[in-house]
Amino acid sequence: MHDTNDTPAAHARWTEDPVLTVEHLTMRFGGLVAIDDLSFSVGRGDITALIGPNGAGKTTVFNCVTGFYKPTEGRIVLRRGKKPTDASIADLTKTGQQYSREGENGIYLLERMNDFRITATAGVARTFQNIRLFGGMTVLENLLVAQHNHLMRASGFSIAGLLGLPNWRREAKRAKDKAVAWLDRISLLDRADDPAADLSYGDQRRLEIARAMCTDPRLLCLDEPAAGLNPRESAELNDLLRSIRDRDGVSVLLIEHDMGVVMEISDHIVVLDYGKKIADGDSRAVRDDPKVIAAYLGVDDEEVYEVEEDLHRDDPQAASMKTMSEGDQA
Ligand SMILES: Nc1ncnc2c1ncn2[C@@H]1O[C@H](COP(=O)(O)OP(=O)(O)OP(=O)(O)O)[C@@H](O)[C@H]1O
Repeated sequence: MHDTNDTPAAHARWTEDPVLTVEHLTMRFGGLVAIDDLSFSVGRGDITALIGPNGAGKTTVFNCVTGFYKPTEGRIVLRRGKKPTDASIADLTKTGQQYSREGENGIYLLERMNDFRITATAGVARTFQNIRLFGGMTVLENLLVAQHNHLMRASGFSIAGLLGLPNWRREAKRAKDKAVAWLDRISLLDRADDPAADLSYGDQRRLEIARAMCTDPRLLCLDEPAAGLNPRESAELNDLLRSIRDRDGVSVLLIEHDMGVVMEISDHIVVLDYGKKIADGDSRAVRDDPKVIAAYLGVDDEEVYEVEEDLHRDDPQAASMKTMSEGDQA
């Protein structure tokens, strides 16, 4: 599980034990190069944030990782277990196959797989910028639907499931137990039978994450999970993401504009600008990187100010230097 030792060496999981490796990813839309030869890794058991100004290419990267887009060029490798070596990945690439599995270890070449297989076989779950729950279904049903594939497998894709054979009944109970356990974790057990659309915005966000977790992912990809949340809801989200990392051992890759959330929970931050990587490291390294500040200076003044405030929120020395320099200018 997660190592809380806050030293630079403890933050090297993305090089020592990556769960996801994006290599030389390029995505073109006609003449527009949205992603330009991008490489980065996501450490197993880390919370990794993908940040950058509007239009930097973050969602496009997500869409390539989760199979919504086929990249123009590049390789996207999900490694299950520590065993897959660079040589075994090179061998699989040559075969033209999508993945190879050996016990608990596996290599998945995501750029070759469709979105359904990326979720069901490779174990990559995702949420979207806009909430996509089934609003008319109950809160509980939303978590049961997420486990539909698993239940179908247990039914043998046949009438046997409908006849209530023991295997299917056991799996159905397991699915319900898992859904109830997640509702308990996100404090929505008492809302289990309410339509999902009746939940507050923050509760819907957490339900969406619980729904993704019900698919038993290795990697959870979250597109702006803190967007639109109030401070209390943001704090609840932070707790939930930390527990997914620490208790479930699931790696998290998130896109986020809220620098408070990013700096507080991320083990690793990758910064994009115009489809290229401009910084990659832990929160301290990234927030002190002049290239990152400059990239954010490309947006309007209001946003620059907010970013600077967030970047230095837990660094009184930097904050006082900033206040001093503002005083000098005045
Ligand atoms: N399907 C598409 N067709 C054409 N251009 C696209 C498509 N998807 C993204 N783009 C372009 O690619 C670039 C990167 O967009 P993307 O949405 O990935 O950025 P982003 O960093 O997620 O931005 P934001 O923070 O505003 O969500 C933009 O110039 C965008 O207009």
